[in-house]
Amino acid sequence: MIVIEHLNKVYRHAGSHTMALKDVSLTIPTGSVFGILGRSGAGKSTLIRCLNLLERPSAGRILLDGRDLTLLDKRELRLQRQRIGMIFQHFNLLHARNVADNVAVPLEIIGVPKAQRRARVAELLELVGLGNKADAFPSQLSGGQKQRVGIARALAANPRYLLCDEATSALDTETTASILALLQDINRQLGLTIVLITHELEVVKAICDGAALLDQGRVVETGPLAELLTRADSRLGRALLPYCDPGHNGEASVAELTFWDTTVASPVLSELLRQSGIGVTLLSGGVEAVAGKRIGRLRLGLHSPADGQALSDLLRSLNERGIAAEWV
Ligand SMILES: Nc1ncnc2c1ncn2[C@@H]1O[C@H](COP(=O)(O)OP(=O)(O)OP(=O)(O)O)[C@@H](O)[C@H]1O
Repeated sequence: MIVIEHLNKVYRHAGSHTMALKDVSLTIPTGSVFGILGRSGAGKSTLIRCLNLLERPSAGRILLDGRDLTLLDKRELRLQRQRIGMIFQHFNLLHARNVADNVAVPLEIIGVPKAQRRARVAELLELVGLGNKADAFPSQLSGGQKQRVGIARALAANPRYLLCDEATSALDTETTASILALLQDINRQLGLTIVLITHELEVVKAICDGAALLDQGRVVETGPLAELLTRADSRLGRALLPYCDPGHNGEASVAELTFWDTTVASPVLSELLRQSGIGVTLLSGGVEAVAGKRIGRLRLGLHSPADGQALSDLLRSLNERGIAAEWV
């Protein structure tokens, strides 16, 4: 688990200063794929670089499985850094070295003997789908293939954490999808915790199970996606799901329903509506894939033949049975 506590980062230069991170606190659960979203200049790169102390925070703590990285001496920090792999937007490959030799770099640094290195590199190239490219040079590869080399290199020393700095921002949509699928596979197969920073909502939507939104160096909100999506006041939740047309249509009582599993929600909804005798007008809605699940949001006009109490009871029953429902 990564726990970030009250992190500040101030860049000082030529008599002025920039507060890049302001009192950032976050928890990133072990085994999760966690997205950090924000606009350009929000502090995303600074934050991810602080996570392996490529950038030293000005204040605050970074606990990696309970150990505060900011307190470690050089040797201990080097050991902890082996537990953290990193991939970059522009891949950062060595152009004079072929693919296999690029992947071998971290193994050389930690002194793995040549024969073992070769076997590990072959295994990693298979894992990322580049088994036949060991002798190619970076200039002979597509962007997606270069990022696969970056991923293989990041995994070489068997890290438990993988930091991804805008890893798909230089790639087209199709290649982005294949790299995200690879990251998801790695998360599931190897149990790696993945932290990715991105300005693309689609990336979070595709693979993250938790996220944080950064704005001007501050965390605006953070949490599991399941929670953010069902919170009416969540900016991320609003952005991740299709916008529901407010189209009131003159309805007196309009409710918004959000649910994670359409196959479970449909029978619950129809049963409760039938029992209550409440009439429904479907105003707007949609079903979208988020983190591999199908999540739906509906706006309904509700008409009770009796009194308002029946409507309130219906909303309470929906919430009790896992459909987040509220008046809008
Ligand atoms: N080395 C540096 N020296 C001085 N200021 C910096 C430095 N790096 C970043 N900053 C400033 O810190 C703030 C946050 O920058 P950062 O690169 O972390 O944001 P970002 O969200 O990653 O943006 P982008 O998506 O454009 O990369 C910005 O105002 C930036 O100008």
